[in-house]
Amino acid sequence: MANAHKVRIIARLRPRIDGEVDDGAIQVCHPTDNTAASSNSFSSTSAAGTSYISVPNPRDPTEVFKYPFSSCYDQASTQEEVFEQDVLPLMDVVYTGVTVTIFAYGVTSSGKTHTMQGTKAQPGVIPRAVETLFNKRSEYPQYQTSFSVSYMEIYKDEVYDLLVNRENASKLPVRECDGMVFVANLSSIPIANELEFDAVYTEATKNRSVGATNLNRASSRSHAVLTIEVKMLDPARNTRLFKMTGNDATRMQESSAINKSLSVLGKVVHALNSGHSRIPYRESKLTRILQDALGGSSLGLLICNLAPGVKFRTDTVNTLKFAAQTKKIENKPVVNEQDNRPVVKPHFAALNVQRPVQQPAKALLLPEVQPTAPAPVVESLPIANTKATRRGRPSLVPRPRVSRVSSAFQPMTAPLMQIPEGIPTSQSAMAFSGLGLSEEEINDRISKAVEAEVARRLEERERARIKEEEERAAAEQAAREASGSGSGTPSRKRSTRSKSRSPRKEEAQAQPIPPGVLTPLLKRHKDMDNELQSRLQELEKKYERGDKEAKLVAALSPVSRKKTGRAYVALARAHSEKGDLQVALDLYRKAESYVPDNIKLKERIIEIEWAVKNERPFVPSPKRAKKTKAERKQERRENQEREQEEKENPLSDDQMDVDEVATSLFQGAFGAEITNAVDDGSSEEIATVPRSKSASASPNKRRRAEVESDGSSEQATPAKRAKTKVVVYGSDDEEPLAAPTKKGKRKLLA
Ligand SMILES: Nc1ncnc2c1ncn2[C@@H]1O[C@H](COP(=O)(O)OP(=O)(O)OP(=O)(O)O)[C@@H](O)[C@H]1O
Repeated sequence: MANAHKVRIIARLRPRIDGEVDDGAIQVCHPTDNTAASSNSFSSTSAAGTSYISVPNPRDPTEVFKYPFSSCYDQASTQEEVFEQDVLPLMDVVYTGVTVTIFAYGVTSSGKTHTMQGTKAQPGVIPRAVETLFNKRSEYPQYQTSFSVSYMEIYKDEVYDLLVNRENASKLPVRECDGMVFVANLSSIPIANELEFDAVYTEATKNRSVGATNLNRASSRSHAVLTIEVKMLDPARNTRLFKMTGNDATRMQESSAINKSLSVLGKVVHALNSGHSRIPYRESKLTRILQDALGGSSLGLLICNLAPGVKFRTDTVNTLKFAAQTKKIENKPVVNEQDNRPVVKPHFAALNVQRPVQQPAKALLLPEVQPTAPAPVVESLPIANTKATRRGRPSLVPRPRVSRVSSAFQPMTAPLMQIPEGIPTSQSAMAFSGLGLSEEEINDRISKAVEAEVARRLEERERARIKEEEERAAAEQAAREASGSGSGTPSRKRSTRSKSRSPRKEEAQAQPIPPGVLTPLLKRHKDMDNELQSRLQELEKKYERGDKEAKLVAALSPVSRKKTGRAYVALARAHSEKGDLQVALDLYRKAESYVPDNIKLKERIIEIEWAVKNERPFVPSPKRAKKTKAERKQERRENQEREQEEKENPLSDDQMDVDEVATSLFQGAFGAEITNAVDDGSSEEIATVPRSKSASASPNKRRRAEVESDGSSEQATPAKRAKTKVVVYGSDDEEPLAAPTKKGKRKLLA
């Protein structure tokens, strides 16, 4: 197969069809006849000489052109003769792994379809070739042979897949990889026998004709390329042969000039024959696709179909000229063998090369059969399902035998990681090469990080637990202390008893205890236990409430906390004034959770706690006398100034005094002003008394302002007034205000 082969050119003259005048202008001549022409003789190259086609010169009828060919088939030739004589030998070539390309070339209605496809009664080259290929399979039992088919149409220099519905067919790109040309995304359907092929081919042919009608195409201006791929896997040698046989049913309408593809085909042939360095394959899709068949590594057979009659004389001469040129093309066929033996394939990342941005066409990414894997099995699929099995594949040109992309190179989504030097090149390590670490190092780091995080969380949890325990212990201690010696004593007593039990124990063991002696002790012990139990439960509830409260507090903004605290203070004061000290105490405590930094509030709580504990009445802060109209006016003015100052110098929580609490009490937190919340019949009112200027001003300024504002007041000295601003929680140094005037509003003093 290493020998150079020329494209074998044969010619076939079709018989006259109905309506045609057979004037004998074009004749097939065999030298053995010693006649100029014989329209009824069989074709062939005789021993006496080469058969030729005789065509009278259109310009000079007296002159005759003779075109010799390897085989000349006259009008009486049969399909079988053509196949047996010129196609069948190529089938054996296919089984040696060489690509074979068979062209049919000619003007419209010259008999290309008849020769290649034929009819049911007279099957042409294609069905006969397929049948032969399937039959020959048994002659090569050492191979596991599979077949697949693809079919494309080139129309107006665009490629369409004939194996997909014409409606969905899109233009297919022609691509090149390592010098090999292929049609990307072209479907390929596996076929198991001739019947399956017939079904696929018939359907595809319909597609073509239907498509041509729908798209208003002229079938004579299109080219059809059918490819039958034969894969032969040699399990023993683990090699695979790629063999293809193709049919290029080119159609020429009136002249090659009309059809760009054929025109370029002629140029390609001319360039090849002239030995030009540049062959214009790329000027048309047809020549690109057939690049390998034209001067490539395949074997070629060109069938020139000729129509009889003087009417076709010019076209026939053009066809024959083209054929005569093509004859000179030399192909160097090669066996498309692929070595499937195991190859140590490094991981892609280990190659340390940049992955190409554009992936090779799908067809070139067919995974190779691995040595351990079973050979590919071509299943016999019903035609109805064939569309599901379609996949992209190269065109009839052989697939490249070099630089094949293995399955390891199948599309990857992750970008290539460059491998730093010095890093182990194991496959697993390479996956982490982007970090510059080996897999073990990465795993180690991850483990350490996880461990550290777990340890951190455990530690955090333990701290929280200890804190909780401490708080609980402190609370219990506080509860014991709050409940007086009664509660604290038992444990101490118990402890004492426990300590002093040992000597007694010995005594008890020595002397039996008289009956009834322990009864009161046990009863007392039980009472104490019950009391302790109930207190503990109470404490738990309290802390549960406290916990909820704490969560609520945490959820509020500082402003909201302050407002809520003020609201609780106001309510607490109301209850305090009613004498409901326990409720007031609870409310003050609630207020404290919202404004924990307010010292005055803490003092107030302690005072009330003491009062409750000692069942003593709680004396609320003295009430301020109501102000006169002028005083109120003055106060309003001061209030405005204060607000202005407050805006400029906002108070901290520590600065909040009772006035603030009272002011925000109902307006801020509850959105309403509560008046006479505790209407005890006195002239006092719970009202939104504006905070005095002193409340927000700096100490000196505050005092000065109070002196000024209260200077006319008959109720208190400036100093006293100042104190009233800050002693609202009943601090010990508070001095009572003078009796309220009739319409005076009272400040919210607890
Ligand atoms: N060798 C032959 N024997 C008998 N009839 C033939 C032969 N060759 C062609 N014909 C008939 O001639 C007619 C035209 O042939 P065919 O359709 O194959 O031409 P074609 O080159 O494929 O035309 P087109 O390019 O327009 O598709 C058909 O009716 C076909 O049956």
